[in-house]
Formats: sequence, structure tokens, C-alpha cells
Amino acid sequence: MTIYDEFAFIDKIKPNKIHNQQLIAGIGDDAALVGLPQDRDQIICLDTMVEDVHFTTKTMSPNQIGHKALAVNISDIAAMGGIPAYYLVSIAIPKTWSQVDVEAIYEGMHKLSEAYQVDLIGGDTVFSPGPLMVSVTLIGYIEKGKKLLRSNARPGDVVFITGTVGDSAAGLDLLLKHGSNYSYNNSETYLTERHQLPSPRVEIGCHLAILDRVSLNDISDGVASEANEIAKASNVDIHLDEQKLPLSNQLLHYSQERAMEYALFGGEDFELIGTTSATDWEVFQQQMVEQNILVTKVGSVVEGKGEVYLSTKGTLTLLEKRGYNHFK
Ligand SMILES: Nc1ncnc2c1ncn2[C@@H]1O[C@H](COP(=O)(O)OP(=O)(O)O)[C@@H](O)[C@H]1O
Ligand SMILES: Cc1ncc(C[n+]2csc(CCOP(=O)(O)OP(=O)(O)O)c2C)c(N)n1
Ligand SMILES: [Mg+2]
Ligand SMILES: [Mg+2]
Ligand SMILES: [Mg+2]
Repeated sequence: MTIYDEFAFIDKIKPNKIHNQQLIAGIGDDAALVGLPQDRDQIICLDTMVEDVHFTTKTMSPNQIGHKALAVNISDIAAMGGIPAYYLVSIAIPKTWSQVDVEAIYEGMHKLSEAYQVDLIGGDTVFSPGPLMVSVTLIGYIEKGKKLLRSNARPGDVVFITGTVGDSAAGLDLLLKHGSNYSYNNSETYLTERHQLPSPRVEIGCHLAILDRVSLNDISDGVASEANEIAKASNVDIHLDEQKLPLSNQLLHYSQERAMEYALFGGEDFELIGTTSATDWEVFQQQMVEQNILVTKVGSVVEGKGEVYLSTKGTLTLLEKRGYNHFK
């Protein structure tokens, strides 16, 4: 179905209320105009989702594609300890996609934008002769001077992971096998939804931003890949204790044998992995316990030259930067 009147489409997706009062002009001019608060630094990121790379019509509904395209960006802001505020969407639409389905992508984004109080302030709409592509640029902020960088890890730090890891990759496995319309049992549905509807950890990021020094990454490419990024950026070694990696019962039930592979190399959990001093870890852990949020100590930082080791029953083996890599 070829349909789009580009301009009628833009009118249709334009939000009718705003969450951030510093927005001066959103959709409807040549660019968005936003006021800048003096006491904050800006955080800006962009992630793209492409049909047959990040999703297929079999693995994700249009609504879920929209949710996830925004969620993965919110997750990058969470990994900087910040609060998301404004987003722009670039969408390239092939003729095989119906207007109803494209609007459902926006509904998915809109629903999540309400939950996280972010405003759609612009974007671009173009035709694609190939797959559907949706790219989101997200702007957020953090108190001036706060930096939760990958390069902040120091020897003696505790390494932690939020939530559980590996669920999304197992969910993807199920979806590639049976599709999204299959009647999954409760435990399988938990896994497929972890893949389709990730929950970015903004609240936890904000708690971490209060601590003195934190290194942080969100888990898009797998624990092994993200831990390696922190180790390399900080020029330290990271030791991960295999037995401490937080795995859900649903994942273990799905495949005890492959659970560790999913956790280390699967990706798209959009949980956070990071490090902080042992003293700040105690403070943070206590806060998380009080709020009933799962955060697990999974290892430690030692002096080194940027490598990650996995400790399995006392034996250390090099954990290479294997995981999702677009061109491998
Ligand atoms: N094509 C590109 N042009 C410019 N910068 C890029 C490009 N691709 C990635 N980057 C930058 O490289 C860094 C790492 O990107 P990426 O691995 O995608 O991070 P993440 O996994 O957090 O999304 C980020 O600072 C990102 O902005
Ligand atoms: C159909 C399908 N095949 C494979 C995957 C797995 N996959 C695609 S991209 C990706 C990694 C995350 O995406 P990326 O573009 O690397 O995000 P970033 O690291 O930039 O946040 C994974 C695990 C998927 N989600 N869907
Ligand atoms: Mg990226
Ligand atoms: Mg990231
Ligand atoms: Mg990646």
C-alpha cells in the first residue's frame, strides 16, 4: 500500500501536549527550539533500528518496534546517569508497510514517552526502497559536572549488574523459532517480552549519579562486550564471577545449558553494568534493597591493561569482546 502524504502524516503524529516546559518550539518549524538550564549538562544519543537487523515482522509488532526504538535510547541516557527529555525520530518507510502499522510504531513510542515524560520534538519522514528503518535521537540532562563514564573504573571497585541478563536473547530465540503469535507459556512470555519491550533503568542511573565515582554502560551487545568496553576505557582488568551473574528462573527453565551463553554474548537486555568503590557500593546496595530493586555484585576491578576474565570455580579465563557486532 503506497499512501503517505508526508505532511498529513507529520500532522497526525504531532503530540498535543508537552512534558518539558523549556521546549519553546517543537514539531512544525525548521528545527526545534529548546531552552537551556544553567545548572545542567546535556546528554545526546542516537540509536537506529533496521528491519531484518533489529527486528522482523515475525519477532516484533509495530507497537513494540516503536517502544524499543525509544527504549534503547532512553537506556543510553540511563547509562550516563541522566534524565531523558526530548527525542527526534527519523523514519524511512518502504511501500510494503501500511499507514496503520507505521502509526502503530509511533503509538509504541508515544506510550513509552508518557511513562518517561519525554517529548517528541521533531524528526524526518522519507521513503525507503529497502527495509524499514527508524532512528531516534534523544536529548537528556544531568546535574552539571556529573560524569558516569566508561573510563571511571578503578582497581578495588565492585562490579555490578542490574536486573537479570540473557533473557532478551533467549526471547529472541523463541520468537525466531515460533513467531510472536505463538501461544507461549508464562515463562516463555516473560522472555519474549524482555526482548520486545525492554525497560530502561533511568531510576537506577539517577541513584548511581549521586555516588562519587561510577563507571557505567548499558547492555546492548552482551555482558562480555560491555565489560570489555569498561575495562578498555579505564585501562583496568575486570574479573567477573560466572556463578554470580544474575540469571532469571525463566531463563534457566528455558535452557540451563545455554543460559550463560545468552547472558554473556546475547545482548539487548538494556540492564546496566558498572563499577563503583566498595564504600559507595554498600550505600547503593542498601538503597536498592530498600526499594526492592535487583542489583547484583558480579565481580571486581583489578590493576591490568584492559582485559576481562571470567572466574569459573576458581579458574580464570580470558573473556573476549565477543557479542553482537554488526559487521561480523
Ligand atoms: N556512525 C557514527 N558516527 C559517529 N559516531 C558514532 C557512529 N556510530 C557510533 N558512534 C559513536 O560511538 C560510540 C559507541 O557507539 P555504540 O557502540 O553504538 O554505543 P551504544 O552501544 O551505547 O549505543 C558512541 O559515542 C556513538 O555516538
Ligand atoms: C531479527 C533479529 N535478529 C537479531 C537480533 C539481535 N540483535 C540485533 S542488533 C543487536 C545488538 C544491539 O543493537 P545495536 O545496533 O548494536 O545497538 P547499540 O549497541 O548501538 O545500542 C542484537 C543483539 C535481533 N534483535 N533481531
Ligand atoms: Mg549505539
Ligand atoms: Mg549504550
Ligand atoms: Mg551495538
